[in-house]
Amino acid sequence: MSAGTSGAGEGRADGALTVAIDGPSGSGKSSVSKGVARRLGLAYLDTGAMYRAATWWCLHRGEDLADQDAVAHAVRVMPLVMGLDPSGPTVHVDGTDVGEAIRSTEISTAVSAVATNLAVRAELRRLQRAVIEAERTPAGFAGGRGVVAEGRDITTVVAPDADVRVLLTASEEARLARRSLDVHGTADAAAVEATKDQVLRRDRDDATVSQFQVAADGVVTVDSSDLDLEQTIDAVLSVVEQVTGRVVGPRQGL
Ligand SMILES: Nc1ncnc2c1ncn2[C@@H]1O[C@H](COP(=O)(O)OP(=O)(O)OP(=O)(O)O)[C@@H](O)[C@H]1O
Ligand SMILES: Nc1ccn([C@H]2C[C@H](O)[C@@H](COP(=O)(O)O)O2)c(=O)n1
Repeated sequence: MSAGTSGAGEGRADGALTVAIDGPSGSGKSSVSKGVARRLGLAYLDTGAMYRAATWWCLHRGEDLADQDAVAHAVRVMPLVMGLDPSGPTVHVDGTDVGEAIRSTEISTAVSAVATNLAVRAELRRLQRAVIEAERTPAGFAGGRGVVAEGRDITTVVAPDADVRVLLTASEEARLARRSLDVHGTADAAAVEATKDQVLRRDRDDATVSQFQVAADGVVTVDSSDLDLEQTIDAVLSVVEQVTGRVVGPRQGL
């Protein structure tokens, strides 16, 4: 499998910092990670989007997702390019922009079947580590910016040596309401019920291969249940300040 990266963040961090953020579905990982990356001038890696892209690619090729070997082979030859700009992250597979397609209900429903394939996980982990390592190396060809990487196993398996490791949580009620608003435009009882498969069933399946519900040793938990998005970004930035001793500048019109 091959993978490239493209895109640039806004500015450069003072040194190449790696921030790892994990959490369950709807906890706000993507929104918070993009905000943190923008504030710190870091690249942004959405590892969930890589599993979604792999699912899109397998379905596009007509693979049976239950055929573990066929799926693993397809993922190894997937020409994936991840754009790392936190203000406009992109995902291309074989030249096709799949950024919107991978957010469809079809992909959200199917993705756990691919994400629980251990050979797929090994391949995507390899790619994720390569991106993180490239961004961590200031003298590298692209000039590493540092990176915020988010997913389910970044703090524990992909980058347990990250400078800052955060488990982002939120109550089940808050997560269902957020996802329901995203997908259905409302968080009324029927919409929340229709969202349960995408949030609760998916977390149950994903938790069979990753640990993202309890913080591992050295991982700081941020509970966003009673915070809005900006407050949650500020809470994670406070963790960055505490752990690294860096001073994060004030928000500028974000
Ligand atoms: N306090 C908060 N922190 C983060 N996101 C919030 C918060 N309050 C509301 N949201 C909203 O919740 C929604 C879900 O967030 P997001 O997609 O970032 O979650 P996620 O953890 O990446 O989910 P998934 O793993 O299912 O892709 C977004 O629309 C986001 O703006
Ligand atoms: N590091 C990761 C990232 C994601 N996954 C799985 C779990 C999800 O079902 C799927 C899509 O992620 P999302 O876009 O919802 O964050 O990918 C994983 O297993 N490990």
